[in-house]
Amino acid sequence: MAAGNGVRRVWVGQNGLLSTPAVSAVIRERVGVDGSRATGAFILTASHNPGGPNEDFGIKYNMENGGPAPEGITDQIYENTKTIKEYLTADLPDVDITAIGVTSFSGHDGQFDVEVFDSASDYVKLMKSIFDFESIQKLLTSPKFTFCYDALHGVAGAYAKRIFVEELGAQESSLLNCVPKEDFGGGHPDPNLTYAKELVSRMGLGKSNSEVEPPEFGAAADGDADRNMILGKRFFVTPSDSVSIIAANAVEAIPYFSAGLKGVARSMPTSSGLDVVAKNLNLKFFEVPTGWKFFGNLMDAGLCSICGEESFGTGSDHIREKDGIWAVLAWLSILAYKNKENLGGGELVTVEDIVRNHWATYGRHYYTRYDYENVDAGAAKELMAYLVKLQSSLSEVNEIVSGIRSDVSKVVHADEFEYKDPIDGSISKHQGIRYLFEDGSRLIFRLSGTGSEGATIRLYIEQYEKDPSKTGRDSQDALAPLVAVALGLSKMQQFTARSAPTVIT
Ligand SMILES: O=P(O)(O)OC[C@H]1O[C@H](O)[C@H](O)[C@@H](O)[C@@H]1O
Repeated sequence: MAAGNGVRRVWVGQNGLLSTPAVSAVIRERVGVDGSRATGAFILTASHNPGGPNEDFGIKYNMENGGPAPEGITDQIYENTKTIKEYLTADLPDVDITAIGVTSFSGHDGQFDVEVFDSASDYVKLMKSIFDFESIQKLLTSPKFTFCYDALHGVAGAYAKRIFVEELGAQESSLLNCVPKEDFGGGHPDPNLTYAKELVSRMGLGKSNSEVEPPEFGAAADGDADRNMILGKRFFVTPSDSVSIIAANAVEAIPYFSAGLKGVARSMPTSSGLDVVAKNLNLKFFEVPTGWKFFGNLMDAGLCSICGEESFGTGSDHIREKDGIWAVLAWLSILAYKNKENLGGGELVTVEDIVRNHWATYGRHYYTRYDYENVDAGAAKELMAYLVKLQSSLSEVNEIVSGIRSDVSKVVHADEFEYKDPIDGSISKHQGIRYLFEDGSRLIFRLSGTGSEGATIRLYIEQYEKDPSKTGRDSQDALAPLVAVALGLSKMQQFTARSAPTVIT
């Protein structure tokens, strides 16, 4: 970390346990408070998992609103890096990060402070201002309700213990892998069905299910606690459904939203489930490119209260980052609200009930994502170029589609997603290739911006089913025809030499 250049204070989470949502909250609260906006710097814990170009330390968080830096800033920083001739480093004595307090140093630029603070306290305070902790506590301490939280040895563990156990009365045994470890205990801290194996099996979704009755509710976090996965007993909630369900229930179940939602937003590849909720509830709706930074402007302008991404990110305008623990508290609030009469007697309304009722009301968006990781970068580019070229003739596209599956509807529109930010007017091009079908189905192809080796192709497949009698199918079965079309249309195997994706979500 570099000192100098106007940096006067560095905040350090005690023991290095600073989660990404806590960083975002602290920037909004503290950096502004002492008048030194945008001059603060943060030391992050080893639990932060650097993703790729948009997740660089320092760059990501050095924004006044506490959110990820917009493209204009990161482009400018990149340009500046090309002309850097020297940089200064601070040769400071070690600071004890286990003890709360401020240590001051004098450098050649003047005084420089390092403040070690308890970031969990700040964060708990924020969560208490959003949720009704009393009603969540009633749920979590009810003998009818069982709960399990897996931090995958990331930094969320420290926050989970404080919030779920100490504040809300959950049993300590409901915490899984909640001791933060620099190497994540050898695992991969990605909250999905592939990597959160222990939780998945405890929730009765694994291959080797034990005889023990799974908990009613389960959730997992990623390494820096900004993403989440929500599970019910033997039931997976897709991130796209999760944000739709939170948005549909927020006003009733979460005090922070009781005056109504300003609007909702999703990233382009996230399912259109949220669109249907927005339309039904008459809410402003925005579709932005992949990347949380695009939500920030909407929130700063008072246009968006709740947003989410298919990549397991869910959040609100309480901060400018996705927030894994917030999402769990949002779900617990909904469960507490739906069960407020049932905790004494009566049948518990489960996670699965909530999701199925949501589908019955709004229809279901069957959804799956295929990831092809570490594909030859040249081949991936060629596949994308081929798909763009193909878009110029919809009749050719439809000929190919009906040749693969005659039971799939017609492509009515195809394009490369482009976004004009309604606030600052900036334009983001080449944000993914879309094929939109007459019945509302979508096929989307994107190159990942965070993959570390070669290229990662992401294929998102979605189909809308309005008929309540048909919303209960297995999602891979329901999507099989569209999957066949996607693979055939893109010549996936020909371009990538892969007969199967690396990960299916
Ligand atoms: O580009 P991808 O690999 O699909 O990753 C997309 C994700 O990248 C980062 O993690 C951003 O913080 C997320 O907001 C975004 O959804």
